[in-house]
Amino acid sequence: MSDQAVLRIQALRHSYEDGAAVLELDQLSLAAGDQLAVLGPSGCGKSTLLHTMAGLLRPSSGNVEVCGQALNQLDAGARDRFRGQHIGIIFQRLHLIPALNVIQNLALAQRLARTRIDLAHCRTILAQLGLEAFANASPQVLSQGQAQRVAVARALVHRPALLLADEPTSSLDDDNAARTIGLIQAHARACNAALVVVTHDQRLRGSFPRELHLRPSA
Ligand SMILES: Nc1ncnc2c1ncn2[C@@H]1O[C@H](COP(=O)(O)OP(=O)(O)OP(=O)(O)O)[C@@H](O)[C@H]1O
Repeated sequence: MSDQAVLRIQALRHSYEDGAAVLELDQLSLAAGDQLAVLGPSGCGKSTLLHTMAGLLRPSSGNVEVCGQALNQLDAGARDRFRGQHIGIIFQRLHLIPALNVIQNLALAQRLARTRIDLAHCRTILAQLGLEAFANASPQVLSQGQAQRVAVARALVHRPALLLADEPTSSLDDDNAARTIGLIQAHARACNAALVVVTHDQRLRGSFPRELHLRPSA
């Protein structure tokens, strides 16, 4: 493959309906295994950026490519399928499905990625995250930290090229924040995924090899 970039952004700009630009980013490129923290105060456009990287939001202008595919060239259905296959997302609200047990939540991510349902791989990831005893448990009986680890497992179970995490530590105490971020970084590394964490959590400063500091647009 000639294109090594997992994520490439060029001349990105977004404004919501009222017109003022909330996000401007000239250029960003991440290769497999790169790890980036996007930092900045509330309202500076971090979630907007994450949503454009995930293809959940179509930017006003500019180009976002994941694994060489320009997201704006895909219609909504194709974008959803592409996201399911190539991108893993750890949302701030975890969005685990309460009607499914833990391993079924992971298997669903494989199904959405259109990969083979591989329960052995699901169990391996759960074991790596210290969750093997909870495979058949409902997400509703998990502690916040356990549920967060399940969300990490679910985001990784289809071996995404790009892993995105939205404020993964904001509701955690210092110990759990450090543990969670270490876990996300280690597992992204093990999968050779490119990792982007967006956060206003100043405790994460200096924890990533690359940092992007967003400032609120004027
Ligand atoms: N759907 C929307 N419609 C209009 N304006 C929006 C919308 N979503 C976000 N904004 C505005 O865009 C700006 C950037 O919002 P965004 O959520 O990306 O910031 P953020 O850095 O993630 O903030 P926080 O750290 O508080 O989550 C803010 O001024 C916000 O009010």
